[in-house]
Amino acid sequence: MLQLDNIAVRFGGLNVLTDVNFAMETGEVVGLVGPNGAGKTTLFNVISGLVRPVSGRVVFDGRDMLRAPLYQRARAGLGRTFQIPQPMHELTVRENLRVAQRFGRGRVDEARIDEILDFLKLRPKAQADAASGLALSELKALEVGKALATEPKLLLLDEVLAGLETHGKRLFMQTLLALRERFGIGILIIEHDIETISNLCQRVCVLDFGKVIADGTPQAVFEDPQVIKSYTGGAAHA
Ligand SMILES: Nc1ncnc2c1ncn2[C@@H]1O[C@H](COP(=O)(O)OP(=O)(O)OP(=O)(O)O)[C@@H](O)[C@H]1O
Repeated sequence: MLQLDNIAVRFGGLNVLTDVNFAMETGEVVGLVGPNGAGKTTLFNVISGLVRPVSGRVVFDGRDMLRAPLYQRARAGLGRTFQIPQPMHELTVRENLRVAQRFGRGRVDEARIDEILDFLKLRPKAQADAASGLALSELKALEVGKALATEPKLLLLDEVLAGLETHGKRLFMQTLLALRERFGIGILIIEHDIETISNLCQRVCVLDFGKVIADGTPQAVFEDPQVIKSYTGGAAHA
């Protein structure tokens, strides 16, 4: 469904991503992990179209996406959230979903919006103002809802669980697990917490200094000496 070939990104003199090869099948749930600054968000930006790599290919559903603008990628089925929730603050929760839907689908479907509001337990807050009426967990849910409103085939989730306390994190994780069943979509999720990734994902890809250093089952990856070294601060620039 998604294929990245030899992706390279440079910011100034800094090689942020080097020769990244990665592929995902329909419906897979994959974790993207790595130390701070490893290039995880940059990779999301390459997939969603915010960053143009200096070389490499982005293929989604058999289509070369490298030159496609953001809205075309959204309409092809690439949805994403941002690390810091980015609702339109002056709009209500429902209006935020309508705007996202228009961007991603080109039309508004109130029945789908109701379905998303119910699924994310946001229906009681549908008329609430996104700026002042929402708790952090609800802002995170709205961030996921906006991505769902674009009807993605693949959802890129950037640290949606960060900042939530243990109970909130557990509840949100159940929601994410139910996402694939309910909407039949694949998920690529950036998350620092190893336990969360192990519970959520069938597969984990590890980035370190802009390179993929491991890709496999959570158990195999988190036992890999190179991954342990990278997580404990050792150099892994092979
Ligand atoms: N727009 C930019 N201009 C210059 N450098 C950037 C830019 N965006 C990111 N970087 C640098 O690229 C590197 C990778 O950043 P990125 O945000 O992709 O890492 P990350 O793995 O998502 O980190 P974190 O876990 O802290 O969110 C870092 O060194 C960062 O400082």
